[in-house]
Amino acid sequence: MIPTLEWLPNGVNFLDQTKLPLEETYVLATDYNQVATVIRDMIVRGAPAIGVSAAMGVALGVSQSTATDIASLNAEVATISDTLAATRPTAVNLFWAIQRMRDRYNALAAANTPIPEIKAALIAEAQQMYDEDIAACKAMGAHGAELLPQEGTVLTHCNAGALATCGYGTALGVIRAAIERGHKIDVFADETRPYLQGARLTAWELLHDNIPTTVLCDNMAGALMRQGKIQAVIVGADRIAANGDTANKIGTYSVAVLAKEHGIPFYVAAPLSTIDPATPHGDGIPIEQRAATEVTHSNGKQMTPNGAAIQNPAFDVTPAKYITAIITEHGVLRAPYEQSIAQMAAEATTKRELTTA
Ligand SMILES: CSC[C@@H](O)[C@@H](O)C(=O)COP(=O)(O)O
Repeated sequence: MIPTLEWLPNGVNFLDQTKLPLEETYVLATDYNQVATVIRDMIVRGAPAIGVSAAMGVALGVSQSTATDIASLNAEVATISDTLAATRPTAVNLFWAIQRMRDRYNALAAANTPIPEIKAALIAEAQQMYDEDIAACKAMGAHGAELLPQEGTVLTHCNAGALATCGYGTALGVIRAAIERGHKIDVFADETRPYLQGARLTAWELLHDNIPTTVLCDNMAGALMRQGKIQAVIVGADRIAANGDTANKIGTYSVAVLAKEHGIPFYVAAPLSTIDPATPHGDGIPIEQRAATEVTHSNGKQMTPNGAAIQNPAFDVTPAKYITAIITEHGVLRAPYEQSIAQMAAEATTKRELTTA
């Protein structure tokens, strides 16, 4: 399995996704501030992986605390949480994971649990979230596999794979599951400018599993759809509003509109921790703006003339009307999404799977 991130006795170890596909190197974060940097700098990225990384950051920070009384530890937990929450604004899994860790901490503190036991319990909670993430990806695969064609080409945008999760992937997990069930699928991976998640990461991890993969420039999908060369589209998500509007990597919206125009199903695969019932519709989703240099430079080389104005929104919102179905670990959601999401949210709240932040 591709080791995206791992809890170690001396910190959290991350596969450095900025170096892929040419180098497989690791970055060991030995304190929670370093975990925050790893998330902000996209050494680890992808909504579910960001969430579990933040949970491990909370566990790491608390485990290293020298506080001897609960009031001091409370203050440290708040600082650790705020630091990790300030890294990336769009993926709601980040806030969901931090809140889950805080809820666990608060329950332990309220029960007068000794500090060493609190530390051990938070490490165990983060490790459990890691295991649950892989299980959720496998369940999404099981629910979504039969939606994909028996034979054909599936387009994906960005990287919603093992590298974006603790393993197996959301959108790529569904593709993996379909192939494991005998579907003959090859993948078109949009390159996904400017960070090139598709060209660098999706292609790398699919080829690692011997899944036939073709990298497309971001402007090729329409022409290939028109030629009948794409049978389905599947992507991940960073935040799904209560009405089904879905934030995902910039460029997803264009692909969804093209898919609808060509009568091609457009699927979103995401765990319940990506659903944000507190945000009624997509206009309320915060969109991260990243540095202009990600657009102006490629591999250290300047690509644009000095003085050119630059836009670099990292995500866009695909209105629910373009989404054929949302595949979760608990089943497949269909329109009207207000109802199907609310129903699944009600079932999940009792199980603490949904964001309450
Ligand atoms: C299973 S990952 C789903 C999304 O997080 C993914 O599609 C995406 O947009 C990732 O963006 P990134 O900026 O690389 O973190």
